[in-house]
Amino acid sequence: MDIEPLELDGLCLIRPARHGDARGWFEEAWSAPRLRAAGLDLAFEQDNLSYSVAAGTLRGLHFQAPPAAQGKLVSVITGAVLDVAVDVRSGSPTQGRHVAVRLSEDDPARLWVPEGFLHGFVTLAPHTRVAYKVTRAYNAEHDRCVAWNDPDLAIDWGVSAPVLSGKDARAPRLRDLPVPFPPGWRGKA
Ligand SMILES: Cc1cn([C@H]2C[C@H](O)[C@@H](COP(=O)(O)OP(=O)(O)O[C@H]3O[C@@H](C)C(=O)[C@@H](O)[C@H]3O)O2)c(=O)[nH]c1=O
Repeated sequence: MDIEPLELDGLCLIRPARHGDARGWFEEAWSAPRLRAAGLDLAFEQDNLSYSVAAGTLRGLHFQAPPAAQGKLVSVITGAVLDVAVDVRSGSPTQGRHVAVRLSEDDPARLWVPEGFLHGFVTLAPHTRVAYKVTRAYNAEHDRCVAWNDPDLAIDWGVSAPVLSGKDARAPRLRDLPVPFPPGWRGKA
């Protein structure tokens, strides 16, 4: 189990060992003790799986507002995505900055996105399945979205006309929302 910290505090790539043989491969997709030994003590309440038919499908940017904030451990089962996390923690030295990483079926790397980030992805292949564990259960009342193409965030998604849900197509800019994670806010993960 390898952990690679990324340039935004708390964000990292987690790579379980992938054991290949003549049949294919085996990996421990999630191991609490191995991650604890590496310094990450995570507890999840829900596993999510989404399937996107077409390449160029964009889901995001999403978060759940406190007290329902979610940390997300994101992996790709089939296909590939560009996965994006935006730091929106008030007072964070990297507030407003984002990281974009390619996750794919060919690579065991998964992205750990702590609470306090916006999250979204665009699919890079048809029939893409994304599996992710979340630290808190879905809470429709606290579910929020931010425009994927918010000019203040300046994210290069590599697509100009993605497939979007109606909700994401109508999403507001970040600056038009109440502050998502106010100063002094502390998440559980
Ligand atoms: C996220 C979620 C949605 N739903 C329902 C609500 C709706 O009827 C349907 C589809 O929801 P959405 O359009 O929000 O699905 P989607 O756009 O795939 O939302 C997801 O996007 C990625 C980027 C994330 O980070 C996730 O946390 C989540 O927000 O599923 C649940 O029942 N439980 C859940 O946990």
